[in-house]
Amino acid sequence: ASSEYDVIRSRYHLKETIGSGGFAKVKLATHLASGEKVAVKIMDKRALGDDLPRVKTEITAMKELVHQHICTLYEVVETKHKIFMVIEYCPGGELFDYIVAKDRLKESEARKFFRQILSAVAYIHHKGYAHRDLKPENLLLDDDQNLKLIDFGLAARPKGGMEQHLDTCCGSPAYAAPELVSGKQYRGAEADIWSMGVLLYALLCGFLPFDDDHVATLYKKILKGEYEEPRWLSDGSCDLLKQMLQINPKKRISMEELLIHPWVKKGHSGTVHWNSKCEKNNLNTECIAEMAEYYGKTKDDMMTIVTQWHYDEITAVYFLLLNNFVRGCRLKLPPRSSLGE
Ligand SMILES: O=C(Nc1ccc2c(c1)CCNCC2)c1ccc(-c2cn[nH]c2)cc1OCc1ccccc1
Repeated sequence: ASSEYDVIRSRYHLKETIGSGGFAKVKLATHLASGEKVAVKIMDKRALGDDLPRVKTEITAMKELVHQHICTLYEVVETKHKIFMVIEYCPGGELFDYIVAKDRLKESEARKFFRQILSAVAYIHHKGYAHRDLKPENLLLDDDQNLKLIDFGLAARPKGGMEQHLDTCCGSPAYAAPELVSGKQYRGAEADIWSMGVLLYALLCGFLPFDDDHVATLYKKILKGEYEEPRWLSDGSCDLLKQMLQINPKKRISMEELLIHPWVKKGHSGTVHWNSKCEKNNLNTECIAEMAEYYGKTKDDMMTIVTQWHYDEITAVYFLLLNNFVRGCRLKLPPRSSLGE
């Protein structure tokens, strides 16, 4: 299988495996051209079986969803048996582990994270996607303690738009909305709002609002919608949770109302900015200039090449430069001769 790794090894120095989930393993790696750290998610198509469509869904979604609080897909390398996804490096690990380590978060820290989650989810809803598996395990921390949403394997982009109902029951039970667990038709955006309510509860309390070892009992608790309000929760937090954890999706708070909710705005200058700072349709000219010099092209030619978005080496270099630009640090590419073409 070593030949399967030839292309990825020609561009990245693969290091230790840091996580292996169901059908994928995640290795740390360094991008040879820039020295930047990345994560490489490696999947074997034979082992994937009928999970292969889920990977295709994730890749399609991640190509379209480019946002400061969504884990950036840099490059995809597909060989006979393997799929390699080169993804943004998130050394802070999962938000889940962060909450467990701190027991529970102070309201101000929970708000900081919740605003970032809202930003990412408002953006994907705007792009016509529902995530459908929102939970702390699917939110990673980068090296600036900012959240990055991952795992779009269950993301749905209903053909008829976000008003259309979805059928497949999926996601993690404890975060699933009542209409979803009762097998009814549901709207992706409304189900995502419920999951964010469960997420906010977990941030503020350090445990889940609905939990049980037996799934059937868990479902009953979700359908009843009753949960404990620990004494440390402020009135503002309780009110917001009540509006998000409404059993009836029609009565549940909407994304628009969430973005301007007093609890969400408290202590922050403005409402939540959910527009992408790194949309593919307005290229960062400084990154293009840097790449034009590196590849010996004119800026116009470089612009044309990048906007083909082949998710090959060129796309990776552009996004790696952009990620540093957004974080305010310059990424100088070494003269090409040092790489030896
Ligand atoms: O960069 C990622 N993870 C990651 C990188 C470095 C370190 C850690 C974690 C924590 C463990 N100590 C070493 C430091 C990383 C990036 C993207 C994705 C990813 C994006 N879509 N799908 C997967 C997954 C990633 O990881 C999974 C993980 C591994 C160990 C624990 C926690 C999380």
